Amino acid sequence: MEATAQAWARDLVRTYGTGDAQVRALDGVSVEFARGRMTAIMGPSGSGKSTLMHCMAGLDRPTSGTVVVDGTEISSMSQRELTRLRRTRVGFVFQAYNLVPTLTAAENITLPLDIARTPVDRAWFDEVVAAVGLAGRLGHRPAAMSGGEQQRVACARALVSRPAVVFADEPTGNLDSRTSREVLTFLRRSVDDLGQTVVMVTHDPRAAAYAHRVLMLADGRVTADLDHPTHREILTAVGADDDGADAGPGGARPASSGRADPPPPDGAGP
Ligand SMILES: Nc1ncnc2c1ncn2[C@@H]1O[C@H](COP(=O)(O)OP(=O)(O)OP(=O)(O)O)[C@@H](O)[C@H]1O
Repeated sequence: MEATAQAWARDLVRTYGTGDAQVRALDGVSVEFARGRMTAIMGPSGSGKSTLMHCMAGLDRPTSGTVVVDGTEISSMSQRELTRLRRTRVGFVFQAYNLVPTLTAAENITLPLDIARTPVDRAWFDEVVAAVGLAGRLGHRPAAMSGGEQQRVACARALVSRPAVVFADEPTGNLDSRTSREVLTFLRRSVDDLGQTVVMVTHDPRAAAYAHRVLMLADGRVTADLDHPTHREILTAVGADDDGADAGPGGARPASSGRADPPPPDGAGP
């Protein structure tokens, strides 16, 4: 599998602190992310989700273990090489959008390429902008856009360099359920239509149900690996399927309840 994975890690350990205060944020994680798939990473607070994503994306260094992105081992890269990797081979979407307020949407989207002095592929830029539905908003600054629009700008920024992997950290954490669906639908379309590889950390089972696969972490270890899970199966895996508790925006709803709520793409949806 590793040979065909877009990114993979083996025996990943990340500790913080020393002695009695030491925390083992990752405790021997081996995982691979297949090309052209969307994977959600879930787990309780403190289970190591962000640490795993940061190690995979070159934002953090593992204490030991191997990380390979797009065929290149990044666990032994210098800071300079990691910076280059983050600018050119990896796309990021953060909960807080992280747009530059003084730049327009178009300028925000091309910023990573501009910093890396990489020419913008205009045809691809247009395709990405059309896919996120931002064609009419390119001259707007972040303050003049809704949260959902800002996050779509952030998605376009992540995709415009054709990265090997897009890492999204709670991308819908600040959004209401309608705009969450817009952003998740776009992230999933970037996989289905544009062939992107997406890894997303989320607490929301409804968001996770947009993924092809859901990894569960607990105490720095992978505890479950679900292939094409339904919303219901995800709820069961996170222990929230009894009465709708902890189901994120909209609450938990049994698949058979018949209540009107657009299902995620792996259900009957788009
Ligand atoms: N820079 C750090 N220094 C010390 N401990 C850290 C640091 N970053 C993370 N940790 C610890 O490592 C463990 C895993 O943290 P991590 O942020 O990866 O969890 P998470 O699953 O992403 O949590 P959350 O859902 O709350 O964001 C936690 O116990 C956390 O306190």
